[in-house]
Amino acid sequence: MIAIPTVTLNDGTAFPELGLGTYNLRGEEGIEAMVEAVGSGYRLLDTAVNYENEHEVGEAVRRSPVDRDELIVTSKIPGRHHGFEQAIDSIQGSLGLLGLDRIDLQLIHWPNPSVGRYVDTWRGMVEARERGLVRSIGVSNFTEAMLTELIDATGVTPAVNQVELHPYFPQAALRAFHAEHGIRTESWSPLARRSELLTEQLLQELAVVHDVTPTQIVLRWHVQLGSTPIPKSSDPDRQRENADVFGFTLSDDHVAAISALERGRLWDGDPETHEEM
Ligand SMILES: NC(=O)C1=CN([C@@H]2O[C@H](COP(=O)(O)OP(=O)(O)OC[C@H]3O[C@@H](n4cnc5c(N)ncnc54)[C@H](OP(=O)(O)O)[C@@H]3O)[C@@H](O)[C@H]2O)C=CC1
Ligand SMILES: O=C(O)C(=O)[C@@H](O)[C@H](O)C(=O)CO
Repeated sequence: MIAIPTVTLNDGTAFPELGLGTYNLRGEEGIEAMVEAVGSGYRLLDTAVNYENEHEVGEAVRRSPVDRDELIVTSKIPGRHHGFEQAIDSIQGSLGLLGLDRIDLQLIHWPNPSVGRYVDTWRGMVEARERGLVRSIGVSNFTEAMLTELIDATGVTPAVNQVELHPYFPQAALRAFHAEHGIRTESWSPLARRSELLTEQLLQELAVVHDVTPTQIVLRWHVQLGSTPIPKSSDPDRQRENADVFGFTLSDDHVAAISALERGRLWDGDPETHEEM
């Protein structure tokens, strides 16, 4: 089993340096894939109301070979559930679908700025944490200005901001802001969804140098940036490959060279304009 190290979030809880994305892992096959991942050493499972697989994630937790308290289950509040009471109701709904009595990390999925309710949603999440429904609270797809607004309005700093992050979009400025405020960065689509990224010559060459795969080079880069990647894989061998990135180290120059592959966002997901309900 691979031992995935943890870091400490700003609320004192331990958080894995790598986790499993579960978007599109559904049904019995999805459950089996998640149970395999936990068996290989994954402790962080990332879901959302909008993935329509919270039941499967909860079932994987129940079937997995480790104690419930070793696992970090993340869910996310969708845009249509923004608002103080709506956020609490959304969390109750997720708990029901998961069949769990606590969500370990609850995020706001997208800020949806034109709706104008992410601060109220955040207040609802603070209340849900006080009621013991969730343990840690954070956000996803928030900009520096939106994070500042939340902190100034409530005095509560998100523990995590989960954002698009991969070598084509390294998010240097946002990561620096996170570091300054004690917010853990989490990388979604960390492999750039298996786009041509994995065939980049630099990654191929570094893979030879370290006797690993280009995918492992990319995931090690995330780890060394101080961001938790959540690669999704339905395949147990690829899950193990993805988690096995704690036995080698990239030089600072190589980390910088990978970051220099930057192109920008790949999927038009600018949180100022992209909204999801
Ligand atoms: N907060 C947000 O707004 C968002 C959050 N997310 C989260 O991030 C997670 C990960 O992002 P996702 O978009 O899934 O993209 P990823 O970058 O994780 O790429 C997933 C793709 O890569 C393939 N893959 C995985 N491992 C390997 C490997 N070792 N070699 C070759 N191919 C591989 C997978 O195929 P296979 O399964 O066949 O291995 C799948 O096609 C999501 O599942 C979700 O939990 C994603 C988007 C937005
Ligand atoms: O996977 C997620 O969490 C999302 O937010 C997706 O909707 C993602 O933005 C996407 O797949 C867009 O095409």
